[in-house]
Amino acid sequence: MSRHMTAMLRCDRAGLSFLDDAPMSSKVKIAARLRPRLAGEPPDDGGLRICRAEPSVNASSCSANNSANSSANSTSGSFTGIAVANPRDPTQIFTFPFTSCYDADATQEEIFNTDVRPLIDVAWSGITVTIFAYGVTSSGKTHTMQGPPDDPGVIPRVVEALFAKTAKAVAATGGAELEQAELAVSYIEIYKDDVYDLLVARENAPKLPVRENEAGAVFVAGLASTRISSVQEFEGLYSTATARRSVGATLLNRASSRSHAILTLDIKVRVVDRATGATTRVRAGKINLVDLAGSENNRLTGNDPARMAESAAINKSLSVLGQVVHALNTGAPRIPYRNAKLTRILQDALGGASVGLLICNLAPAIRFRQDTLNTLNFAVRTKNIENKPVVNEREIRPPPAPAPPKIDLAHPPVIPKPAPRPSARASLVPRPTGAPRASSFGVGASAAPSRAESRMSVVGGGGAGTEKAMSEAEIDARIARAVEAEVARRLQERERELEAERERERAEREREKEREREKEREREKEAGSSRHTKSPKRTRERELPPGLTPLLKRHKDLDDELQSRLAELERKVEKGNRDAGLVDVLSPVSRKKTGRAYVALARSHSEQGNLQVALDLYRRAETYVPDNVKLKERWILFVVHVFLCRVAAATAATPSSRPGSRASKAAALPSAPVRTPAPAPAPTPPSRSAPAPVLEPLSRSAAAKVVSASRLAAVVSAVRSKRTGGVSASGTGSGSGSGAAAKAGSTPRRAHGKTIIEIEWAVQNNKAFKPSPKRPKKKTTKAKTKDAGEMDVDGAPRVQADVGHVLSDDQMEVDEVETSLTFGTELTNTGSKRGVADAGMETPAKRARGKKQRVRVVMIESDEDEDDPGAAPRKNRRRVGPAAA
Ligand SMILES: Nc1ncnc2c1ncn2[C@@H]1O[C@H](COP(=O)(O)OP(=O)(O)OP(=O)(O)O)[C@@H](O)[C@H]1O
Repeated sequence: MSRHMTAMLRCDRAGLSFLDDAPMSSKVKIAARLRPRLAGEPPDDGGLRICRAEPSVNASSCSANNSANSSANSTSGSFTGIAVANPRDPTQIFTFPFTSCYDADATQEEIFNTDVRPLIDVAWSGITVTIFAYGVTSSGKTHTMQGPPDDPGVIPRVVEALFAKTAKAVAATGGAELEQAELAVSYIEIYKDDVYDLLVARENAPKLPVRENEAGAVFVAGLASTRISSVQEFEGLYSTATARRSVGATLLNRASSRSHAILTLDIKVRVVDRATGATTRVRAGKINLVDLAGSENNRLTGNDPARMAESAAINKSLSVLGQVVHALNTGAPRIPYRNAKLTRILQDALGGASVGLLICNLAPAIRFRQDTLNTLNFAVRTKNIENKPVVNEREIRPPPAPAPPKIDLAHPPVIPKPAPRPSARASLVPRPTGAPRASSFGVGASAAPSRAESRMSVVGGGGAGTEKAMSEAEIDARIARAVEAEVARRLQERERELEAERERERAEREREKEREREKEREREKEAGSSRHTKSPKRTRERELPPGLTPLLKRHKDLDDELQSRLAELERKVEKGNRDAGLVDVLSPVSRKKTGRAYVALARSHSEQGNLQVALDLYRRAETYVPDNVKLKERWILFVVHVFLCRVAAATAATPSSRPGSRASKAAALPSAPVRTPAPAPAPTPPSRSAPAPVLEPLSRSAAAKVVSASRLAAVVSAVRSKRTGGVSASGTGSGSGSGAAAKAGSTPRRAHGKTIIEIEWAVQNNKAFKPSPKRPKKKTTKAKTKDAGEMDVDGAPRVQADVGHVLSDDQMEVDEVETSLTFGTELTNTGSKRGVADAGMETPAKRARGKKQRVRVVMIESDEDEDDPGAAPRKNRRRVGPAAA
């Protein structure tokens, strides 16, 4: 017996006589309901009436002028229908034959018992049922579906009947099987073609998307389905949800629905074997109860713009509904379900797998006459739609018997062997051939095959054709083999993973043990050594926090030192950022002036021995004139100088160093011709821009880095010499004379590069520093001598008294020239250029003749301008230039 036939027989068992002949075909049933005249409406003109005729009576008595509709009379021989007079020609009567027609006196109960109640049995048997209320606005759709509290409509009655049926099924005695039902409800509203969940508060209810699952079933994604266990529980939910529905007042209806509402009742029936208590089958039926918004004639409704927009959406969706019905009737290749959410959601009820009932609500007033005719025409078309209902029933197989293990593993688990499928294995009753796709807008697509089933068919191998060629037993055996192989593979994989995991754990345990042993050894060593020594160092180590070995302690010290340096650097960077911000808002001229001011201040501090402050000030100056290469060099050299000074201080503070160690090399520095800081000046007044300078001695490790610092100086020197054509690098003289400290303090700027390289060599080789021979002294200008005696270009003080080595005039000249050419030109505003012009040296002849003089003049002017805040006014200095020349 085919599955289709089985399903059909089950339906028949439920007494579903409306189902057509095989295979499972059902047309949408139409019921027409005429509402009574409302207060305020004009008197009845008799143009709309229910027409009933005995089989012997010709239906033409009701529809003399409408042969087309008359011909569609009931096949039973009797006639029941609606007769409507043409509003333009009252003598013309149209008749619409429907099996169920209710006049204004019909009660809610009558309609429910006649047309709705039988459908409850259909849904109970696992079929989807859809009941629509359709009609013009104010025709009584909501009254029919919902009804007032004292005269409930279809929805409350259906729920009540379902609960009654559930209780009856449970209480039923006798028979081999028992039915247990679960009910769940979901409720949506389609407002302006957007779907909302009415069981969720509107402020929390997002627009819900309408989707289609892989089996082609349409559903509303994210829709809540709430289980209900009593009528009271449902009523509570329903009244709350109904209050959320969009309702507005129009001239035609004080409480006009502005949306389509669909309430879905999911009915899950478990068929239980009384003898064993096991569930043998599960059926999933559902009832969709649809209260459509009414079509509106906006000339009558008096809608405002907001209502008009709603009305347009309502009319559009109803129009699509009409198109869908028309397409189904004409057998169109494409049914426009997707043109509106309404039709998409109701797809199952319109030419789908659902059983349908359309209740046409009719308003008697003559102003609705044309709309009434439209409604009836729609109903006539709809009743020709043929659905192919599907019974959603799943058989529950008994648990499989345990099969002997077949996998040869160390601890093979028991692999369940799939039980052979019964000959009529209908885990889900499939659709008949050519049946339309099911849709579902409640809890999902129950008619669709599950993913698990799809997977199983893949595992079983072969397509539909292969399956046909194989017997059921072969298919089962094949599936069993495939499943076994898959299980074995997975078990082996798992075994390998477990082994790897165990291996990792073993290794980790070993490492842990080794660490423990190491700690133990260390503790023993410490304990042993502490017994034998009482040196202060050991005592200190013993005082260290527990777990901090001497090595770690040394690291910690270094860490602390690095931390403090980093903090200082960050502070400086931050300060630099603030300066950079200021730089942005200054004009180029102001920037240069500010840079000059900082250089002057730096030199002043340098003279006083406030090297740290001077260093900071040079940094700041560099912020304002970042492109000034000369200043950069000067700054770097100054850094080196400060560094060397600190090294000297550090080594002086720690005289006892291991011979040959880096520290001892650093300790040798004071004897090298490195400039020492000026004799510790008396407490210096704190600078406005920086704290009072403190020349902190470096730690030994830092002091040992002096070689690196010297390398840096050498690089600077090399760069400088390259830029200036090798004058400096091949410097004609460097510091000379006796007294390394004195030399360090007085070494002229141009000698830095070479001197530092020499110092580095001396330090690295642990040799005494022997400065290069001094170049013969040349004549120097008064101004130069004065300047040279006062200030070094890098801002270091020239301590002539301690020097023992005085820079020759020639050396100074060369260096000053370099300085002024670069520094003066860039850092000063336009002074240097003006100075040249003012000196009357702009002609080629003069330029050739007096290049050196001119340069010197410029140098004097710019150098003073830059570095000497107390320099003479520019006017006077210009006069000095030519005179010197
Ligand atoms: N059979 C009936 N008996 C008594 N009153 C009715 C009946 N049908 C409708 N009414 C009344 O008619 C009015 C309009 O009915 P209802 O709101 O149900 O119309 P509707 O078709 O839902 O309108 P809309 O599409 O604008 O929402 C209501 O006041 C309702 O109580």
